[in-house]
Amino acid sequence: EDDEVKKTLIQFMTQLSGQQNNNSTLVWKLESDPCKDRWYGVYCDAQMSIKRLNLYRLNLSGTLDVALLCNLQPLAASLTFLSLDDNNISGRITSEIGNCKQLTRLHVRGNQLTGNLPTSLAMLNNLKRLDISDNRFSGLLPNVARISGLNMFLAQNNDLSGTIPAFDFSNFDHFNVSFNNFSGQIPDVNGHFVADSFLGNQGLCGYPLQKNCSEKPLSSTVSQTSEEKSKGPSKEQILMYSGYAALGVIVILFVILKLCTIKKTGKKVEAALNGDIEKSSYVSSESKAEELNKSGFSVASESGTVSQQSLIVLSKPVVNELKLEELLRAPAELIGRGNNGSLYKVMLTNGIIVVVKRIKGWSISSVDFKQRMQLLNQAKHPHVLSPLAFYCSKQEKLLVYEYQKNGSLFKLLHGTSKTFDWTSRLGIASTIAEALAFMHQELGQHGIIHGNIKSSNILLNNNMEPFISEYGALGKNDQQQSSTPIDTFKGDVYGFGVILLELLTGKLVKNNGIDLTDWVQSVVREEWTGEVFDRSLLSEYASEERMVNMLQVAIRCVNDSLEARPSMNQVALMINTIKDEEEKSLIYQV
Ligand SMILES: Nc1ncnc2c1ncn2[C@@H]1O[C@H](COP(=O)(O)OP(=O)(O)OP(=O)(O)O)[C@@H](O)[C@H]1O
Repeated sequence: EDDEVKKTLIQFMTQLSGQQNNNSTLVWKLESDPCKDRWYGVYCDAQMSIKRLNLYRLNLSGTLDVALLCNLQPLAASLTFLSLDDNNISGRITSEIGNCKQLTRLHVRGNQLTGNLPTSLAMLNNLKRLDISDNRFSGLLPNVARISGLNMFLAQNNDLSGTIPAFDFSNFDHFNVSFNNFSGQIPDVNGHFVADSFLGNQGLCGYPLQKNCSEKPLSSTVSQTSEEKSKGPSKEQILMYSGYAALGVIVILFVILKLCTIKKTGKKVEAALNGDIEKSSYVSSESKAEELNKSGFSVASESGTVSQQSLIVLSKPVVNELKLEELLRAPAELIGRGNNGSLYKVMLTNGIIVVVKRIKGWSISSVDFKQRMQLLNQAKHPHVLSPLAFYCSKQEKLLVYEYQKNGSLFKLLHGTSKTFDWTSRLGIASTIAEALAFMHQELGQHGIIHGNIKSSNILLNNNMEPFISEYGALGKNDQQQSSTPIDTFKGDVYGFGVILLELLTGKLVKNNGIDLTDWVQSVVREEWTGEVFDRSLLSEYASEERMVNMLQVAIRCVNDSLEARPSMNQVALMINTIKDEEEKSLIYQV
């Protein structure tokens, strides 16, 4: 790429990033080439022309300058895809967007963009998918209905007004203008869309909304309602209010019952808000430990008093000189109570937040535990979260990890977050497969496996990069119980296969008693493979061929026969092949 293109891209990115952003993922440098050196988010074709800019979810908080991109001929003539979804970008889409004539997809969802949309937007004749939802756009909608190939238009949650242009809805697979200020009659949807696509627009009427366009204006309805009100509550209102009252009583009874149960089991939880950190103290009923004043959790030594053993710090730069006493005194919040023990989020005095895993019921000797920690610390992989420090006495084992504020893959897949696209899912699968294969290789001879690999143990950092957490922290004797070491490694392969199934289906591992692996295997047996995939993947441009390939890998991983399961190394190779094919297709197909 010529220097001008590079300079423009860097300038575009600098403005998008804003002042505070120093995103380390984006190594866009003048000395390198965006295509040959694969700048993050930049995709090129075989002729080395820039085709796609995918800057989705990168914490960008600056301003958008469309003119920079679309006024530079080489870029304007080649760019077909621009995605800035889910950042915090402000500014406007200015009229220069009309010069980016090759754009087939424009995605700016989930930003702070404002102002009117330029009429030149409707001149983008190649546009197929337009997503401007979850911004603060206002004013009239340009007549994008004139773009004949448009098949997705998402504009929900803005402040747009005026009437809805006469779209030919039969072309559309996605359409949503809900929660704006649109008014007037909805054009004929031809049975393609339901009310959800139009809700939350006060002045909008006609099918599929249940509001007839000949209905009286809102003001007269209001006065009618107030007349009705003066007559006293209706039968329906009385029924509704008594329903609420009954519900209230049930909730109060439930809370009282819950409080009694907590008291009975001897667990006292005092929580007080201090700033935005919840201070809680947890007193273990199992251990006879002395309660430490204000401590987040108590630790017992063999003699029943606070242990003299010290915390062993493994990662100096993050928790340098951290003492057990400081850890115990710090405000703590219980964030999980799993099969392996409890997990606390702890705010240290220097402001660093860590999590502390308190492992229960692990009969490993202190010597073995220490040796295991040292081995884990040596086998460092950039995508495996290794403990920052640990503590070990006969009764207690604590592991300290860095807190990852973006939560887990489980939360991303099954929480309320917005769409999670195929490229990101494939990227996460390949990173985790490689990291797990690396750990198996490094720790194979010592028999240290993960032992509990699942989507809640895959954490995401600020840049949404995945990390395996709690490697080697299995607090049970499962590892010793297995007949051969190979069994246990194949156990991790199974766990990884289930993660692949979650990524492909978007479904929970256990849903209403249905086991995900059983369900997938039965659907595939019936040759309904297409039914398995997450609908949101099918509706984007994701390649079904590569999804099927990944499904085949997943099915091999969850095979009942241990011998039939591949090793993690083989799994990583297979997934990387799929990822390479995906990248090639992005280059050649766009
Ligand atoms: N370092 C961390 N930073 C942020 N969140 C974390 C961290 N470690 C774990 N979590 C999250 O905290 C929650 C509770 O974790 P915990 O390990 O107790 O649960 P679990 O994995 O379901 O249980 P277990 O591992 O005992 O089977 C999970 O949602 C997990 O994703």
